[in-house]
Amino acid sequence: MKVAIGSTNPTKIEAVRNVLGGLIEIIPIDAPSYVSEQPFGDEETLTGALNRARECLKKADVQFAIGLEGGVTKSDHGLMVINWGALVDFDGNEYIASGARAVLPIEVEKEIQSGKTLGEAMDGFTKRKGVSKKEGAMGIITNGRINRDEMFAHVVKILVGQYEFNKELQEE
Ligand SMILES: O=P(O)(O)OP(=O)(O)OP(=O)(O)OC[C@H]1O[C@@H](n2cnc3c(O)ncnc32)[C@H](O)[C@@H]1O
Ligand SMILES: [Mg+2]
Repeated sequence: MKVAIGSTNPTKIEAVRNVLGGLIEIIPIDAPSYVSEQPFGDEETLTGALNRARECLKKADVQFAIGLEGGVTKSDHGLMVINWGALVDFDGNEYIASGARAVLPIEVEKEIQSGKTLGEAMDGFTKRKGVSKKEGAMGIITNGRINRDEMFAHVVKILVGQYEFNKELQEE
């Protein structure tokens, strides 16, 4: 069985690999999200995830494709990091799931308000490079208890679980 993941970000590939295991061929595709580089709000972030998954199915002969997208959203408690995922299968069924969310530090919020992406703001905040490809914002603000790949693995489990559940219903 072959599946595609619509990104080459190691945290997203790792999440799919961890959930699906070694027997399945996982094809990373640098799929466009057709949303802003920094998605704002649930709708735009979810749309990015869906677009990535749909694009993968056009490019690769796979059983299903997964799109994962990170974003930020306003809340009464401050700007939050949010995450969405989508799974689109060969038959055209689409499943969606959101991931964990948490309030970002005020310094990071200010940088994003001045036009930076969350990735850039996290690098500035930590004085490091490539946080978005490593533990991610979630890893930094949870003291490493939930890193970005683990957070995405949870989203992938919700997606693949729904796909399996629906397949079983159809086979009954
Ligand atoms: O190669 P892709 O798949 O695009 O990986 P990405 O890290 O850019 O991830 P997204 O496009 O899904 O995220 C949109 C923007 O938000 C940033 N971002 C999202 N979640 C993040 C996180 O947990 N830590 C750091 N940056 C994050 C990211 O760097 C982008 O600028
Ligand atoms: Mg990106």
